[in-house]
Amino acid sequence: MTDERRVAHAVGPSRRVRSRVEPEQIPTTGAWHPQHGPGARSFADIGALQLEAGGRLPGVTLAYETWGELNEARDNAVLVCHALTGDSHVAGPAGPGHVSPGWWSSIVGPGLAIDTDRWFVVAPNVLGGCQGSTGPSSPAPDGTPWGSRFPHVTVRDQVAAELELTDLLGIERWANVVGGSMGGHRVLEWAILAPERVRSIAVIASGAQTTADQIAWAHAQLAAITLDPNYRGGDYYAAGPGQGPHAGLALARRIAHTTYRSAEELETRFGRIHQHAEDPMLGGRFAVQSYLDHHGSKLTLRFDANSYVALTRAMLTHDVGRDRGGVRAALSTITADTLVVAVDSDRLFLPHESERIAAAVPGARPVRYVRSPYGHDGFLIEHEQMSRHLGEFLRQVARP
Ligand SMILES: CC(=O)SCCNC(=O)CCNC(=O)[C@H](O)C(C)(C)COP(=O)(O)OP(=O)(O)OC[C@H]1O[C@@H](n2cnc3c(N)ncnc32)[C@H](O)[C@@H]1OP(=O)(O)O
Ligand SMILES: N[C@@H](CCO)C(=O)O
Repeated sequence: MTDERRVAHAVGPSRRVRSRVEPEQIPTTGAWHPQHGPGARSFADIGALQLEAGGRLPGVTLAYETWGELNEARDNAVLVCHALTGDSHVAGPAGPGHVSPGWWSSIVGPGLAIDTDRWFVVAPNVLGGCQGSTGPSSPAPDGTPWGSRFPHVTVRDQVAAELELTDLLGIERWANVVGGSMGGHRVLEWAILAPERVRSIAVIASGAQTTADQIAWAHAQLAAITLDPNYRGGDYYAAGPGQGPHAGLALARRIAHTTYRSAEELETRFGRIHQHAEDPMLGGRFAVQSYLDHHGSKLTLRFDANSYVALTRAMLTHDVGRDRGGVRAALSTITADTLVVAVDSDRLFLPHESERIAAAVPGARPVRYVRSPYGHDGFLIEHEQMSRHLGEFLRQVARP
């Protein structure tokens, strides 16, 4: 175990997996329980986490979903790491507990690129999130939400929590760890923190170290939320339903969403058209403004502002080179078979960041490109290209 791993290791006494879907099958020990069914959301209690930036987070829970079956050799497990506002619902349709289909439902499933007839797929909701895993809206030991008391968690802490989940599931080594954007941050940290637990990685539209440009965009988003008077320093839960910093969160999403798409796409799609009968000369909106307003308000229905802040801060401090002699030195320790994918029109995670990763990871394949007008969100939209890249890679990884 490396020093970093030891520092960020769970220290709590009680670790177990449980399922809200099949309560009669709740296991009483930390043993992997195979009866969770396709896509059922389960919960792992991993105890306390000692945090990289200091402090301790007690009673950590990770929500997760699984698809497929873990084989007898336990060598067919794939970990999918979601992006900033994603969650564990990667595959399958909308349904009870899920307002939308899985965010990669045309990539993960039976017969698809990440074939759940072949692979046992696990997707946790990230530490700091708001879809079942411990985050700022979870109860602190005094029974009230953490709110402003939620400590700074880093990408390494998030991976440390997922390592505990991995142990609980009885998975010695992931056949593949895959993720885009913020998910890609975790993929890289997985390969560096626990090389012995990862056979291959796919890092998609991501970076090894958050850039000044990304920090700048995130800064405006954080300000939008924290300057909303309803933010109340992060302690808005007691104000009651609907009283949180929704305006600030929606503004943050408008800013973020603009960076997730390309200028070319916005121009082609919206140009200068007005939103229906609205006339900008009379105070109305252009269609692109309405589009961003829509994405802003939609997020407020499904996401907690404090989680947005906590996860954004985790992204800001993402730097695989921290305390490891720099980015290149850190990447050079990766032993996993590595695929890096970039979206050619991504203006947030620039393709040269992907090239930098591939150049520094020993034996990494040449960067694969998604050719798309959509920008960063291309990794969520261009299913065919993503399927081709991931499918080919996984077929090679599967070869003995
Ligand atoms: C791994 C993860 O990141 S998981 C999280 C991914 N999911 C999200 O981020 C949810 C937010 N959604 C998105 O970011 C994107 O919709 C994606 C990436 C999922 C898909 O992109 P696209 O298919 O290109 O969808 P697009 O960006 O065009 O958005 C479509 C929505 O905009 C709405 N819209 C389009 N034009 C306008 C307009 N002029 N005014 C208002 N709304 C508009 C559509 O009605 C549609 O609404 P709906 O989603 O409520 O049905
Ligand atoms: N739409 C994605 C983009 C960030 O990678 C999200 O909200 O997580």
